[in-house]
Amino acid sequence: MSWHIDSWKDRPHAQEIAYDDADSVQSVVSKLRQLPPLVTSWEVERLKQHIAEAQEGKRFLLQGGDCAETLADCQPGIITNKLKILLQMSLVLVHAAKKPVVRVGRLAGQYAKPRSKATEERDGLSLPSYFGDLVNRPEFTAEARRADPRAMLDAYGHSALTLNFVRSLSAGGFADLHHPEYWDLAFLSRADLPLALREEYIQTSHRLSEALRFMEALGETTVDELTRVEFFTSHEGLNLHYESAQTRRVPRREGHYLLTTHLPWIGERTREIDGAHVEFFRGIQNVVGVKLGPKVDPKDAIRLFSRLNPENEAGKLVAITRMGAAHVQQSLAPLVDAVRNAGIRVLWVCDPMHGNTKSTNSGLKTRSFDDILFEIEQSFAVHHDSGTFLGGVHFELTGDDVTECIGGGLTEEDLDKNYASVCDPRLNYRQALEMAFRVGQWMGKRRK
Ligand SMILES: O=C[C@H](O)[C@H](O)COP(=O)(O)O
Ligand SMILES: C=C(OP(=O)(O)O)C(=O)O
Ligand SMILES: [Mn+2]
Repeated sequence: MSWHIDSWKDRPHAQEIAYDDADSVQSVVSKLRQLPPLVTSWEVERLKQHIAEAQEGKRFLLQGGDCAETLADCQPGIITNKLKILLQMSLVLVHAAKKPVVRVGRLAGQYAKPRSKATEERDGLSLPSYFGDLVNRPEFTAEARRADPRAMLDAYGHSALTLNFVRSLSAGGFADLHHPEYWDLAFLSRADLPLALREEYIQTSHRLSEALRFMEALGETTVDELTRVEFFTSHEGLNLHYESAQTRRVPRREGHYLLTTHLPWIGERTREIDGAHVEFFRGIQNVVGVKLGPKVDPKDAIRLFSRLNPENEAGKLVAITRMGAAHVQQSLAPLVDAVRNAGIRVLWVCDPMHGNTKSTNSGLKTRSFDDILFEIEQSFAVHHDSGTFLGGVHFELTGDDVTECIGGGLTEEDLDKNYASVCDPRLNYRQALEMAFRVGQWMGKRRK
């Protein structure tokens, strides 16, 4: 069946947004079609090339950022901190993996959220759930929860502002972040860290410092290279009105490019083979991510990958598994085996967050640092046993000092101190940096 920019509209649409004003949606979409793209096709192709190399084991992917970005958090300090933690984690992973790391933020557009329930009840009142700032607002009022088409323009604008700042920082303003002596390594003084582990971290950060200083000492051109950092963006392509409005042909290239982001992904809740999202994403040239949870039938995954990438093009697909610490062994192995046997090219990435969400007695969503780490370690092991390899990790994190996940220095009692997420719990700066060190340590051990 032939694909066109609106062919998704004829398909069953999971998580469909209940807009009550079709004319207003149409006028926003028309406006978005005229506005400049947020990213370019050559950046999209460059990322595809990087992902193709990652599929050959030559690069490792680090993807991370908020569960739900908000317009209110479009602030220089918050954005810088997010970039800083991603960059620092990537350096730890470069050191551990001994290969370049592709850095992809969940940012500059991660504004749409699928939800478990379409409505939320409070004190007998039922309102639509909050679906992210691209759709409605988190306050619990009928007005705030109405799906507002104009939110797409606000989100587009804030994505552009974020991206503009990210591009400037990446182009040179980040030089001193390369120096681990400026990192906040306060987690190293935690009493519950075994001494040997602490020493290993300190040594790693010294080695990193030395390596970076050595590269700088090599001369001006390398300094220049070193201060320029390559970042790509990603978000869940949930709102197809928005995504299709920024999808277009570009001169001298084949096909359509989605230009709101470099790497859109299809969520666990919207990956029905005959559904609207798969229909839309099969028609674009970008690298596409697909989330896969513990209930996935390997045969369905193969059908899905073939639909999205019928030519088995290199660099096209990123399979982001999010099984949960309790299920990873049993659910990941058959999936990986089936995809490998079918000869399908994907980059395997572990999202150790979404299968590990729990609620506290007081109703806060949280995740345990140990579960997150365990799922990554198990994923490395499953891939190793299957003769494939884990090519990346995907985190919900922030560069700020929030208290949303337990472990890595925080207990359940700490969660109230600064629980700031509007959706899922994120690793904070220290937890994220420690996670990178732990993952790096695991990589080092496996290599030996
Ligand atoms: O980020 C993922 C989903 O949007 C999120 O986990 C859904 O959360 P909910 O179960 O509170 O709706
Ligand atoms: C919605 C998300 O994940 P999943 O689709 O895996 O549940 C997410 O990444 O925030
Ligand atoms: Mn999430």
